[in-house]
Amino acid sequence: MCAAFWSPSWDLPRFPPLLKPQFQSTIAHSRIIELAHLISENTSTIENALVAHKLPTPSFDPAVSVTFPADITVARDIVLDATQELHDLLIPPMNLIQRKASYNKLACMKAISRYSIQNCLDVGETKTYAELATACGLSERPLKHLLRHAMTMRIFAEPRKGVVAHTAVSQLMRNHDCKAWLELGTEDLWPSSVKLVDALGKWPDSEEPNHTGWNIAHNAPEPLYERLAADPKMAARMGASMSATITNNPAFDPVHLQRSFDWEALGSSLVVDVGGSHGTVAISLAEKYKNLRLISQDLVSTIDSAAPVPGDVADRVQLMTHDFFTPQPVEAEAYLFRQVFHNHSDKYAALILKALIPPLKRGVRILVQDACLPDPGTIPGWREIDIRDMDLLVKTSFNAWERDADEWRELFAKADSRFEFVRITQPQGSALALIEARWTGEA
Ligand SMILES: C[S@@+](CC[C@H](N)C(=O)[O-])C[C@H]1O[C@@H](n2cnc3c(N)ncnc32)[C@H](O)[C@@H]1O
Repeated sequence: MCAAFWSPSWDLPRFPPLLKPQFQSTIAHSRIIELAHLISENTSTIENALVAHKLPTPSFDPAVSVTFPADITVARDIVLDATQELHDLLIPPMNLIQRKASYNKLACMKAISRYSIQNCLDVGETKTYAELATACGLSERPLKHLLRHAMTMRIFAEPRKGVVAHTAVSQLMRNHDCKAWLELGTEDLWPSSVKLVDALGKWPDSEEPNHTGWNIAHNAPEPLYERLAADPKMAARMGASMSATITNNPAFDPVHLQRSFDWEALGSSLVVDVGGSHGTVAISLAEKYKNLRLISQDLVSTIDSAAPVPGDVADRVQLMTHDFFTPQPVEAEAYLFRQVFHNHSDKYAALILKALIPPLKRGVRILVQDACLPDPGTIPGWREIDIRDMDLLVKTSFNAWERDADEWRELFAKADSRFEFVRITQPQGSALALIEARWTGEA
């Protein structure tokens, strides 16, 4: 990784001790005491900040909702890593393997999704297993076994024996977009993940998008994106899933995109969000930057399943159908690609960049918000898990990999030497980096 242009703003010095425990000490108990101190000290920091911000203490009660303030990001990172490490140190290794490899967790999630169990119970309501079974159409006994397993993940609770209630987690699964994410995960992506290794064996060095676990699992000859283009229901599910992550996972909050670039300086410029799905990001930019004009482009099936642009920004945000493998029809001052390239192997990502060239004027910005793979153990561990997960997800679904800083630079160079690589930045708390390039071709 090239440090000169890669500038994550993590508080790096505090993390290596948490991430390399086995090399830290020869005294068996000292690491666990060290972790306990870190947890205690930083949990106090979190508690004090919550009190200062007049926020409730975190709870699984569906009535309680906490948005953690940004000033405790580092303390939370430390507590989350230290608690995980302490847990993993104290559990027998075989037990650890079995828990990390628990396919049963996903079976429970799939049952909840398939039978919409979360929607058969109102928030604040309780139902017996028999009542819930009648409401969701699953027999009482399997329902009870599946839900009691789910409860070990804090999905639903049993406040009194035989009686089921929502937790904050199961309540979130009722949200339209989160429900779509759960369906996509359990019906489309989990079976694909099971076939990832088979796909790697069958097509070891392929860059073709139809050589994936998804193709094997779903017995599909075409790339997943072709299926999405032809299947409005699936496209709607994918679009809603993207929105679920943006809206509910702070590491993907559009605010990080706002912090990564000087959008104000663009004034009333036109920005095209290429592959912008339902326009969630374009809308959030328009809401924040009152002069900015945006076009969010995506496939017909995705645009057709999008909700109308909210009235307050409708005059500055347009949803447009455009296939990004075909020449870009809109001349703009900046082009945004958010989580687009990570779905494409280098061969096809370079084609997307080439198709952008026709309307480009000298100096136009190309802004890519995507993961930039860190070296192992250089960012908080609980955040690294998300990036490594996404890395395998894009391989399973699209035959692509996430890229590190050098690979991003190489991608632009491969597409056209007139793309000048500018920099990579990553705000603290963000799962995604902003990779910036500039067009240096003719004006
Ligand atoms: C991972 S999603 C990212 C969506 C959005 N940029 C975001 O960050 O939420 C990738 C998007 O690319 C779109 N897409 C895939 N193939 C496309 C194509 N050939 N032309 C235009 N959009 C496409 C998908 O429909 C999807 O909305």
